[in-house]
Amino acid sequence: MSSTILINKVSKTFGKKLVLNQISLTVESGQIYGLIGPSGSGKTTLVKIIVGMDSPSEGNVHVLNTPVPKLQLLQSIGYMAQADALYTDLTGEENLAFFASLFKLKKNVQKERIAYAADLVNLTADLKKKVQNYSGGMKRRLSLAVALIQDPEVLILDEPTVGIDPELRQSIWAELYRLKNEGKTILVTTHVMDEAEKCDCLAMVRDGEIITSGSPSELKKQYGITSLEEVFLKAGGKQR
Ligand SMILES: Nc1ncnc2c1ncn2[C@@H]1O[C@H](COP(=O)(O)OP(=O)(O)OP(=O)(O)O)[C@@H](O)[C@H]1O
Repeated sequence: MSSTILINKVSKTFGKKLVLNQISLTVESGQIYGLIGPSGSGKTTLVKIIVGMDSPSEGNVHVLNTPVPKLQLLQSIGYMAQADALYTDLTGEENLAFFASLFKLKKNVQKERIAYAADLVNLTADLKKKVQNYSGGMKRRLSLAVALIQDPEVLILDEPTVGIDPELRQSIWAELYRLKNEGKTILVTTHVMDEAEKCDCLAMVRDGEIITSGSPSELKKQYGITSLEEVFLKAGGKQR
């Protein structure tokens, strides 16, 4: 198996509700893979299963050839959840130091990583402030910095740029490309079509099913249209 993320016939039910229905997809090493779909389509549920925070009702997931969940994978996966998981009584720097301390990093490497991650999300000047005084966008940025802190091979980002202004959004995407070129694998969820355009490969999700997948240009070619939004509507059978 050479794929970084392998999802094999994953289904998930909550009570009687089928939230994911037989999802299979493969993310190759070095890809930026986008999961795009409307609110409630099941993206977050799938992401939580990939990182091992939730278990599938059926099917299985492998990350880096290792069946999920596995403790040793934590070092290799950087996860940015949709809800910020931060210590609001601590400063931004203390949060980063705390998460860095969970990983096997030497003290000097920890310091370098904290400086790098804070700079990437443009929070260097705010590191000494308590997180409770951060804006929503600043908390998102800090969450992204936390996901990057241990220099993971795989990044799983659940709507990473929500609430982030366009300029910083661009610089974050530039950094995602740089990380990809270093060989990292990135899975990102979004419901913003212009972000979907930036992915190497996309899976369009609706009602817990992948309605179509491929590169943005393949999808547009396949459906004979020029916008991904139209592809999504056409593939989902909801043309306007
Ligand atoms: N723990 C849970 N218990 C019951 N239902 C849940 C649970 N978690 C998610 N769901 C339901 O599963 C469905 C998919 O939710 P999910 O959060 O995966 O969607 P999403 O595509 O990530 O949406 P969004 O873009 O708004 O985050 C929704 O109908 C949601 O209400």
